[in-house]
Amino acid sequence: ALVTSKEMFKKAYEGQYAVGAFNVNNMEIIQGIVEAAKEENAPLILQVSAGARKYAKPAYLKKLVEAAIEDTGLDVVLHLDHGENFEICKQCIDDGFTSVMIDGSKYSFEENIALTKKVVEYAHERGVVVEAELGRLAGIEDNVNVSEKDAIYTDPNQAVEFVERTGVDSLAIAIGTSHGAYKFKGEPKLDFERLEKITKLLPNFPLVLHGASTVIPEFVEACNKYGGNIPGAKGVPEDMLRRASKLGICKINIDTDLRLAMTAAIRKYLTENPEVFDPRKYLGEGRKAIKEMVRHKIKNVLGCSNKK
Ligand SMILES: O=C(COP(=O)(O)O)N(O)CCCCO
Ligand code: NA
Ligand SMILES: [Zn+2]
Repeated sequence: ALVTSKEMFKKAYEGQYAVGAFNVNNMEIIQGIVEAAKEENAPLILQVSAGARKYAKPAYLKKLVEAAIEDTGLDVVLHLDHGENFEICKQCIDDGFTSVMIDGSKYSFEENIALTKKVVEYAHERGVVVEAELGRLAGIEDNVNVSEKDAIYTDPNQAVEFVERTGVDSLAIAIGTSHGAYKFKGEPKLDFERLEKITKLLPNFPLVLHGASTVIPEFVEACNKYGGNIPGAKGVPEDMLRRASKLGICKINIDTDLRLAMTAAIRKYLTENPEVFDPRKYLGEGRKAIKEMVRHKIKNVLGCSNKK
């Protein structure tokens, strides 16, 4: 069924694991993800960005997710990722989403609070939960582009005030991650002290980690080997994600690792099978790669196998 993340996050917090939030844009990506979650008996969040809604059109994505639930019997959260304003959050809530993110992180503290409160009011009246963001990620991906110098980590005391004044259900925090495949110039590093401080001030409050792809080296190498060009791509090491999910992080966002898995598999297949031109062949390879990658994440990184 379509569910909110309320129960999922409560269990994830107590069980010291995280739920995967995977970005979806087409049928094969959805199928690969839900097949993995089904086999792992795992809780699941499928998230749709504004870019995904433009690419696939809202109706297709909604019906594909409904089909996935019908086919697998899974409990799935349908979440709007990086909602930029009240309107798109309202649209998705009216369209049956069970969770929305209102990303006011580019505004002032007070403006972010005012905007988030407005979305929380509308969402809670309809049984929908809300994620907000405080602090700014660095990094470039789609239309989420904040240059390094403005990257401002989340202030723990502000986080308490923000949660109290908005009534938001979960909070995306900035502790060193960024969107996309080029997350770190030097050694990967997350501000775990800051994360611990936030959990001490906000016990049992679900936190969200954006920009959390590992940028799996095996896929980067395969992409580059079969005609790609993504040198120096680097992400969050798996042990840091495991450590974060043992703390207050209950939701870990993954988009780039899906993109890399699918792209590597399709590049490899097309290079090795030049005579093939049936899209089911290479899209099917992409789907398989996504399924295997998501299973690995669920089992070895998120720790949410058999936690459905
Ligand atoms: O936090 C993330 C994904 O992060 P990553 O790029 O590490 O997979 N997202 O919110 C998904 C994509 C953002 C803009 O489209
Ligand atoms: Na957790
Ligand atoms: Zn994000």
